[in-house]
Order: sequence, then structure tokens, then C-alpha cells
Amino acid sequence: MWRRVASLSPLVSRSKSRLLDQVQVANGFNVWQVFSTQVLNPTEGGVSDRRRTPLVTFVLGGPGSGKGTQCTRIVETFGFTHLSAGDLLRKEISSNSENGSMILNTIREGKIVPSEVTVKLIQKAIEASENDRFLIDGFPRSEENRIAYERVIGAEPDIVLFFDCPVEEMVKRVLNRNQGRVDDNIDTVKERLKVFTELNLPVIKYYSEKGKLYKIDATGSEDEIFERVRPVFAVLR
Ligand SMILES: Nc1ncnc2c1ncn2[C@@H]1O[C@H](COP(=O)(O)OP(=O)(O)O)[C@@H](O)[C@H]1O
Ligand SMILES: Nc1ccn([C@H]2C[C@H](O)[C@@H](COP(=O)(O)OP(=O)(O)O)O2)c(=O)n1
Ligand SMILES: [Mg+2]
Repeated sequence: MWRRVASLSPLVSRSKSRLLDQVQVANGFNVWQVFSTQVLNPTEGGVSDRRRTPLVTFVLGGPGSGKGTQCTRIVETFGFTHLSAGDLLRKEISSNSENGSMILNTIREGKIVPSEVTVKLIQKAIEASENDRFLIDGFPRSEENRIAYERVIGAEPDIVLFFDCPVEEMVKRVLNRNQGRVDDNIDTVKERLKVFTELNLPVIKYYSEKGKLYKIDATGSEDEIFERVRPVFAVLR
């Protein structure tokens, strides 16, 4: 069975940068108060046994924490289908759908698109796939996202990965990303970090308390990080 480890390790070490101060805090809750859960010894009844319904992993972390990069590695090694909420939304923009301009404006401002839009896109993508293993990347980004998913899909995720990365490193990675994204600029990044702290950290805390969260140190090389991710999925083979 899933086992929770009692040790409550802070998500990130304290740092005193100005940017960090700007993005910290929301409603009396802040990044330092979230704790991780480690799962030891998954055996009978664990995620490896649930093969009839799709196996869903939510992949969370701030902008630039390396979610997409590590998802690619997980897909290559463990055969998941990668559904990036951001990519699905960007596809909607480029396909000139009726929601396209609303989505574009929301992303440009660093805010979160209404849950019904995003959940529908995820649902469609799951239904269109023959796979039974999904990485849902960048979702849920808020409690509203999480609740809408549970309502529409009627299930909870099996695993939640959280890529834990210092703010300075996330900012550096985003500003160097070079993919021509409208939201990869310093002003929007500040807003996205604020939104992450205020709306996404409560989701991370929720899954931590449910015993589903794997906190991954997202510093170091891509290879080093993947070696921290690998054991989470190795038990599923
Ligand atoms: N471990 C790493 N060290 C340095 N740069 C990285 C690392 N992992 C990813 N990157 C780079 O950082 C940027 C953001 O990574 P990405 O996977 O897109 O993050 P996210 O999906 O969390 O926003 C990309 O340009 C990526 O190539
Ligand atoms: N669940 C989601 C996921 C993304 N979005 C929007 C808002 C986000 O800032 C952008 C970009 O998301 P994306 O996951 O691609 O961004 P990062 O990989 O974290 O840099 O999309 C959303 O509104 N709701
Ligand atoms: Mg991404």
C-alpha cells in the first residue's frame, strides 16, 4: 500500500531575493508550508494494479521548472502519452477556435484559462488516445481546475509529480526558452509565478495531504533530475 512518510521537508530552501519576496505568499499560505509525501514500497492495491482505468499522473511545478522536459523523458522510458495543458490551449489558439482570442489574452496576462475550456480539451485528448497511461502536464493549476477535472472525468490522479525549483532558476530557464511564446517575458513570468504561488500551491498541498505527491528536486542536469523521477515509474513496469 501507499505509505506516507512522516518527515515534513520544506519544499524549497529559503532564499532572500527580491523576486522571491514578490512571488511569495498568498492568503496566509506560502510555499514554505507545503510538505512532500514519499511513497515507499508500492505493492498490492497500489498504482501498479489499477490497469483497467487509465493511469493518470499530474505533472506540476512553476513555469520553467522542467515539467515538459521531464515528461518527454518519461514518455520515452515508460510509454506514457504526454498531454500538456499549455500545448492544448496553444493549439486552440492556432486553430482559430471560438475561444482562441480569450485563451491568447489569458495566457498573455499570465492568468489561468477557465477550467471548463481546459478540462474539455484534456477529456477530448484522453478519449482520442488508445493509451492507458497519461501525463497531464501543467494541470491542475488551481483548485477550480482540480475540482472541474474530478467532476468531468470522475476520477482522481494516481500520481502527482511536483518539480520543485528555485524561483531564480525558473526565471532564468523561461527567459532562455526561446520558443517564441507570448508569455515568456519578465512581466508575464512574474505574474505566472504569483499565480503559481497563490493558486497552484494549494493544489500541491492538497495532493500532499492525500499521500499522492512526489516532490522532485528540479535542480541539476536533465539527466540528474530524470534519475530522481525514474523510481516513481519503475515500479509500474
Ligand atoms: N535541468 C535543466 N537545466 C537547465 N535547463 C533546463 C533543465 N530542464 C529544462 N531546461 C530548459 O528550461 C526551459 C524550461 O523547461 P520546460 O521543460 O519547458 O519547463 P516547464 O514545462 O516546466 O515550463 C527549456 O528551455 C528547457 O530546455
Ligand atoms: N491548466 C492550465 C495550464 C495552462 N494554462 C495557461 C496559463 C499558463 O501560464 C499557460 C502556459 O502553460 P504551460 O503549462 O505551457 O506553461 P509552463 O510549461 O509552465 O511554462 O497556459 C491554463 O490557463 N491552465
Ligand atoms: Mg511546459
